[in-house]
Amino acid sequence: MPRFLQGWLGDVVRFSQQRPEIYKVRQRPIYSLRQSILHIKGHGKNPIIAEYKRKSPSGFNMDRDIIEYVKFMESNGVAGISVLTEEKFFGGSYKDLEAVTRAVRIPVLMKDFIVTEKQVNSAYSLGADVILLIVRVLTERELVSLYKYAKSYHLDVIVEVTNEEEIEIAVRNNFDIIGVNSRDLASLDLSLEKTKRLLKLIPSDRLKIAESGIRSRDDIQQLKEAGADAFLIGTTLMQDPNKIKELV
Ligand SMILES: O=P(O)(O)OC[C@@H](O)[C@@H](O)c1c[nH]c2ccccc12
Repeated sequence: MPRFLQGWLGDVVRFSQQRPEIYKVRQRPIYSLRQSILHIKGHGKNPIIAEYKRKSPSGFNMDRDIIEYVKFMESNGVAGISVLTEEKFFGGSYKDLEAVTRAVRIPVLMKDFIVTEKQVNSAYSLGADVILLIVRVLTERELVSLYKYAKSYHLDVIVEVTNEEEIEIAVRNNFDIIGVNSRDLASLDLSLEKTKRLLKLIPSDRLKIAESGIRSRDDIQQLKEAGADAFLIGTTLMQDPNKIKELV
């Protein structure tokens, strides 16, 4: 049973537990997010994961052609695409994910509140290459179990943290890709300063992804200096996709 959660987080987890499973024979090879990030970094560019989302509990609301957006991002050399598939609070869908995995040949992250193996099965079936496991909503036992289950499909897993205690859990379980979310999912508070501090607590042998609130090249530069290897950006790029040209 996931952690006891109140408010919208509790709702989204209960909703996710009921999510119907998609079972299809996967048609798509698996693209490695780790390799994509290291390749782009090796060429002196910023590895950016461009996110497609229609809305969020923090008040974001926007619609734009999903395939046009992801193809534009792919053509501008992003390391990967993140697709919100959570329906209730983010306006996402599995249909969006499948359309994107059919359209691009770079790593695709299924961005959702994964709390069941059914959701991992759906991610794999729909062609996703990466899933997100959020420490804030899972017990440590569930986290380890779902991580191993996803790795059995050879998927990459981003384990998301927002404080020191959660970093401790991620580090001691040897999770290899750690995302630091500048937005606290419970309070919705946003702080890049907190993220810069947290990034320094993560060992350099882990791949580190800074998530949320990134608006400029300067934000990227400061997060990079704090140890981030890659940058997950949604709002800034959904509002103005051309910004990718100055950020990548
Ligand atoms: O729109 P922003 O501030 O660039 O944030 C993108 C992404 O980091 C954010 O949507 C996110 C990070 N972790 C999540 C977990 C669930 C849902 C959403 C998220």
